[in-house]
Amino acid sequence: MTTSNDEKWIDKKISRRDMLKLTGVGVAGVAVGASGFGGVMKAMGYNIFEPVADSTTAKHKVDFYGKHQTGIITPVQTNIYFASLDVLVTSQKELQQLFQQWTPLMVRLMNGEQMVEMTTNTRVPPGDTGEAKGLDAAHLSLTIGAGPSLFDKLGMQHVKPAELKDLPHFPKDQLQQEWTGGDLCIQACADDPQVAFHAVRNLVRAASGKVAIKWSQAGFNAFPAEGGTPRNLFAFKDGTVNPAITDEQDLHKTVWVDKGWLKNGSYLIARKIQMHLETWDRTSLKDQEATFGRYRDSGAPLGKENEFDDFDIEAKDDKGDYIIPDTSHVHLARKSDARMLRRSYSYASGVLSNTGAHDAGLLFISFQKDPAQFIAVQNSLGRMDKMNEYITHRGSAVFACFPGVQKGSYVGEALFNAL
Ligand SMILES: C=CC1=C(C)c2cc3[nH]c(cc4nc(cc5[nH]c(cc1n2)c(C)c5CCC(=O)O)C(CCC(=O)O)=C4C)c(C)c3C=C
Ligand SMILES: [Fe+2]
Repeated sequence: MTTSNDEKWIDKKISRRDMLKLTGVGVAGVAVGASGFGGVMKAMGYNIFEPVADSTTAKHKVDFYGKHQTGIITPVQTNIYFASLDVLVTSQKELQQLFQQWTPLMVRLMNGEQMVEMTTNTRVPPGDTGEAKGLDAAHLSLTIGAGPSLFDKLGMQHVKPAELKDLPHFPKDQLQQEWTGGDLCIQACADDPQVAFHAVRNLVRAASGKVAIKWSQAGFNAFPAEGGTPRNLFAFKDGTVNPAITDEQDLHKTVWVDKGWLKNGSYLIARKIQMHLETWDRTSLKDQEATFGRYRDSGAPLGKENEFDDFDIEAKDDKGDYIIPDTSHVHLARKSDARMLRRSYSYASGVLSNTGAHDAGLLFISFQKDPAQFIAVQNSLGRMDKMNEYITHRGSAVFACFPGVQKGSYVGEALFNAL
């Protein structure tokens, strides 16, 4: 916390010119990371919300502005840093100011720029934590979502979408509070783990005193050299059956909300799922393939040749047995008839001290126009999914991800217009 004495010290030690340089106001009008500087800026009469343009020259850049937020139909990057946040602000106005403060910072981060202009003043903390200096934009995408608890905390129940509710308890769930829920989320995905981490770290730092991290998870995906679907830690291709990110009609049916202030947004569901690698590694290849209903090597459905071959879950062999076993993951997932866009990442977070097992698994992330789609699939997997022998659901959260941002607007504006 910055005390009023600190602020006097800052006023004395930093000239107006230094402050402009430090905060980047002269260039981009952004707020700063160090606690208290935003307040000092406001006291000096600077508007902290001024639009920043998408860079036209940055390397490996995803554009910030658009109809939808980035990180949903953005081609999947190699890394994620996902943070679930508690809000510490107590009024809707402060929340709105937080989003206004974050918006130009998000554009700068996605441009591969520093949060603020570099300063030569060594008496103050640098405005950017610095670990992304010299790295390019690395296809950074940033997705902000609001959890059900946000609306209750800030008296916004009247604009809380009816679909935005904590997920029901599912059989076999072993959720831990430390990995569950959150008022807000920041999903940062990039082709460089440090770029993703840097983005979350600096957005949270800029919001010091306004948000606190409740839980976070880093994750990774590795793409084959010749391109194609990445494999999960059970070595199966994961993400084969998904809506095409170019099929607007299907995305409108499956992913994008089409009503109210959340129109063109989507619901994000995050599940932290531990995968019991030691048990899996003792399982025969035949049983592994029966677990998914697909071949490990090619990713093809059982009985078919190629990964993207279509299949009929009702098809039976000569003996009258299902070709895709009725306890297999894909049989049950497809049986539900509900669809979603899956955008998951593997994680490996060391070793569990009580068992010595890998603390590894899948940060399952899906986007859908209604959380009911996820619920239908999870209910269909239920107690029957053969994969249950090898996994445990440890964390869960649901967030309404805002529509995209137009230049001159800010993340979440539609929500505040609805209040
Ligand atoms: C409730 C939704 C789902 C959860 C939770 C889930 C967990 C989970 N899945 C895998 C690995 C694979 N899943 C695959 C397919 C698949 N999974 C879901 C849903 C959930 N998965 C769906 C809707 C589908 C597509 C079904 C279809 O129509 O074919 C596959 C097969 C390849 C693919 O299509 O991606 C794999 C492999 C793991 C490891 C996991 C939890 C740890
Ligand atoms: Fe799955």
